[in-house]
Amino acid sequence: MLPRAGRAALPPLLRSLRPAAAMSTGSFLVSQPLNYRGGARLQPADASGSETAFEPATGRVIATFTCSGEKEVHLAVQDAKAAFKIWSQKSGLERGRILLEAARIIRERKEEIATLETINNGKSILEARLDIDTSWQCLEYYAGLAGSLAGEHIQLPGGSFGYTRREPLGVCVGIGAWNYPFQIASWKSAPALACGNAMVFKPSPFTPLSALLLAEIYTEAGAPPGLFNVVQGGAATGQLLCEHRDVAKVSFTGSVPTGTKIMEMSAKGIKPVTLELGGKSPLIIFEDCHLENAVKGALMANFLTQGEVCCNGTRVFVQKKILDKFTKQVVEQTQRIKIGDPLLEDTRMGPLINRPHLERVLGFVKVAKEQGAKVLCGGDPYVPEDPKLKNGFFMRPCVLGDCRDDMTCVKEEIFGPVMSILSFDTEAEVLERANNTSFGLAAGVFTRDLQRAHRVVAELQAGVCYINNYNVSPVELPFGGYKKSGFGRENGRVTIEYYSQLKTVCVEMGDVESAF
Ligand SMILES: NC(=O)C1=CN([C@@H]2O[C@H](COP(=O)(O)OP(=O)(O)OC[C@H]3O[C@@H](n4cnc5c(N)ncnc54)[C@H](O)[C@@H]3O)[C@@H](O)[C@H]2O)C=CC1
Ligand SMILES: C[N+](C)(C)CCCC(=O)O
Repeated sequence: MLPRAGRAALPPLLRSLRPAAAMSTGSFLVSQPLNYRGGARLQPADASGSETAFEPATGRVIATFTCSGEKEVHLAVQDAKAAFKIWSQKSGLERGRILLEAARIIRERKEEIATLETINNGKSILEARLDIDTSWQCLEYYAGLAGSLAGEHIQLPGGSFGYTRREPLGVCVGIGAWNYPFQIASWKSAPALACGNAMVFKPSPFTPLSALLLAEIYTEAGAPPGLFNVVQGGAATGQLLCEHRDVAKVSFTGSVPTGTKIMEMSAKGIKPVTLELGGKSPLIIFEDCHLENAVKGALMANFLTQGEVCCNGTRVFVQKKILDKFTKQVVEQTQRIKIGDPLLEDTRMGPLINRPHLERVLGFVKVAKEQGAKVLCGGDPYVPEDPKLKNGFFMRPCVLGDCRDDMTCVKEEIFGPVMSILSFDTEAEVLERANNTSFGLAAGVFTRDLQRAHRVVAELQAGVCYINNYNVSPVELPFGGYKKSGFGRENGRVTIEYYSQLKTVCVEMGDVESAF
């Protein structure tokens, strides 16, 4: 199962575990410290409570860990500050070389990282591998940009001139959600480090593990100790990080209510902030679409990572003429999704993140039924045959028909495998309904009409729009929201601007003309 044989080949986090037992469903346990500071794993210097992490497929506790208190947060920020001094003096090319080496190590260890991600998050191993791919691709992309970060030279009268320098911000904080743990840590750290910053990253307490592998990989690749640190904990630890006076910027992925708090804290310190928040994105299927692709697109838009994806297109608007045909095919394909042990190669859907979240998602289906939606398939708990999975947090993916715009399932983010199908008549009507939400993360359109496709996306109030596909994420393209889905971007060239600041230098070549 492991691509490289023997204990020595394992990354340090897993080295003290027996490989075969370590990497299979139902046996993985972590007892090592989960903080990473100054280039090493360690126990936090102080505590603000403790947390437990689960293996969602079995419901077992796989790690119990201490949440970092004020002292530990301060130490991590100080270590990052020390590393920043060294790192920010390096040329972009030198930084890029280390990021490229880290990308290479991630590729080499892809199977181990993906396996750990699957055990802790529950997503299928097939999907976890794709997440690890977009992670090393992100490091490679910013490694490539690092060498060409530059300012401008501007000629002024009398031989005087000015120039601009693109400078790093300092110590940046990354705070992550639990749905794409390794990918979020990579998407935040790669542009931050490429620009010359250091980072303190706090994963979600539900998925504390894989960010440590990234930390160890950066160190192995040659990053100075303290350049990328991991502190564990929940809201209290996150708050200490955001409020720390030596933190220059916060990049957050998570819910709208927490995003609001992060912005308030950042406002107090006048710190720039990137917010990647939730969504309730529309997917519009016109009658002239390539039906087979539209059906595949709807599944991609709803069921990746058990539907726990911020940019999912959960409001599926289908033009009346093809509603029945489309719905029938979507339901057939949804019923075929293989649910089970996420580490098995043929599994396509694993368990949800934890029991309370599963109950919450099932609650949305119940309310949808009460409000008149028709459950066309799924929406109930699922118990796999394998006895070791009997306490896992599984449910069958759900398609809801007869939905109306005023239903809770159409208005609120469910963050689970629940697709709501709505019908529409005209382009103008569907555009108005699609935009009638306070979210604005993503949107999609399926049509063969080239002009309509571009006309519609130009009107859609969303930061990321897909034409004839959904939920692909090339790292070359910026990702981020409109409206309450947040602001700032991840990936793409533009993200450099969110992790750097511009210094203007004005140079006088003549005498000072004084007004006095
Ligand atoms: N736009 C995007 O890229 C993404 C958005 N999300 C959104 O995230 C939500 C699900 O993720 P959750 O982890 O449940 O979100 P959450 O908002 O509860 O937590 C996110 C992170 O913030 C931390 N946190 C919580 N309270 C805090 C506080 N007061 N100060 C500082 N940090 C705090 C948590 O410990 C966690 O690390 C969904 O709404 C989803 O749409 C999730 C993934 C991607
Ligand atoms: C990779 N992708 C596009 C499916 C999701 C990325 C955003 C998230 O973290 O939810």
